[in-house]
Amino acid sequence: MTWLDLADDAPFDAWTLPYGVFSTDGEEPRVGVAVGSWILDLAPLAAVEGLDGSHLFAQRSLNPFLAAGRRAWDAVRGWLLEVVTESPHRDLVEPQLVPLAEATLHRPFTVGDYVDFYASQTHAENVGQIFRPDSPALPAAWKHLPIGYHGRGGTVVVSGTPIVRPSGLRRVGGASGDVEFGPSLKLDIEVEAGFVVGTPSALGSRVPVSSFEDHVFGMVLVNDWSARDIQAFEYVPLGPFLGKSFATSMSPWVVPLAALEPARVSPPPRSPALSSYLRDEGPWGLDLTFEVLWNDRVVARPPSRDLYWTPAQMLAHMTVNGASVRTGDLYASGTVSAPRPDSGSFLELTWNGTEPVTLSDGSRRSFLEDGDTITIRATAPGPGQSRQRLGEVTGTIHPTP
Ligand SMILES: O=C(O)/C=C/C(=O)CC(=O)CC(=O)O
Ligand SMILES: [Ca+2]
Ligand SMILES: [Mg+2]
Repeated sequence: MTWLDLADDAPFDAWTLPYGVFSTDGEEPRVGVAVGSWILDLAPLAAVEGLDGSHLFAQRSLNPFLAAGRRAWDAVRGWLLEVVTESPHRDLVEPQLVPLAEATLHRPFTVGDYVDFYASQTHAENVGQIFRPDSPALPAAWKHLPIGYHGRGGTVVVSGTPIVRPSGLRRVGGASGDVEFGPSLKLDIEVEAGFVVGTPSALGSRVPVSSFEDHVFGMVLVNDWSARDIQAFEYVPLGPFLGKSFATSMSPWVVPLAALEPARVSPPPRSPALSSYLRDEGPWGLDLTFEVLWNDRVVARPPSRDLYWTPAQMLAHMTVNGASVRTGDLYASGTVSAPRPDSGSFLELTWNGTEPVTLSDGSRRSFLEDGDTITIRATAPGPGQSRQRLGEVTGTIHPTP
């Protein structure tokens, strides 16, 4: 129980306590923690409370705090839970509460490398059927390892950043049609969970599944915008390139892994048996439910609990060859999808545009039009019987210049 007066419809409760970077009029961006409809201004609060390390919060990015490691993350979260639940802290805390509505939210950390996985079997099979109708729905390696590719860290943007429709080469009018250059005609979304690396690893070493919590700080919601026409033409045989690299949006609030403890579930049974470096050590499936709003209509509610691969396996796989990870690296689950209508992409929801959806104004859509706004939200089990909100990531499509 918290002494804060939290509205039922407040963006966050007093458990999730996600970290972000915010500013208010005329002041420098700095680290805050969201609680209810407020932001705790962490540097001054830590200073008046006598907590070590308040300098980690007087920063324009979370990176120094991310680099501080698991013991620091746990100590700060333990203190924050105490601060918001024990009323003697109230007099020190109240002056450091900034209304969320008065703050500008910034990109919470400097993104290093960005890797995108492909962990949903439903998604992989759907895209396989649509893009490769003459081949098996699942690629041969799919159940042996978490398939992924290296994306573009420099174009990961914070929620609210305008998304400019990309241009590129695409084939129009079917398999024998012409190749033309122009604005994408099949601009799409991908609903994903993103994982943020705090503690780096050394080049030449591996991060085993069992060390996931020592390296990963937390989770953001990701929309991996995808231009399906550009992608479908360019991707053979090296994989996604310009069809994906123009922008990836992430939520401004980073949910610490510790807040997701009540959402942990066993992943589905795997067959064939996994190589030893991929075997689970403790359940790291996550029971998240996403919600996709296309303008103001909810069009899908993709659940993540059945993802075949866990974020712990993704990290183990990404480093099994000795590749290192750095503070601020981001890797995403891949599109979280379930059978229609709970698809995590419009490629699947509208079956490559053959079955459009109707929006609340009566208009029909196959892919995104200029001016459309997509908001992805998520919730998960919280402590006790509660359900916690995990924030949102939003973006509006702007026309090609
Ligand atoms: O199967 C393909 O050719 C393409 C798949 C994707 O576009 C999905 C991707 O980026 C990975 C994912 O989000 O699951
Ligand atoms: Ca993706
Ligand atoms: Mg992308």
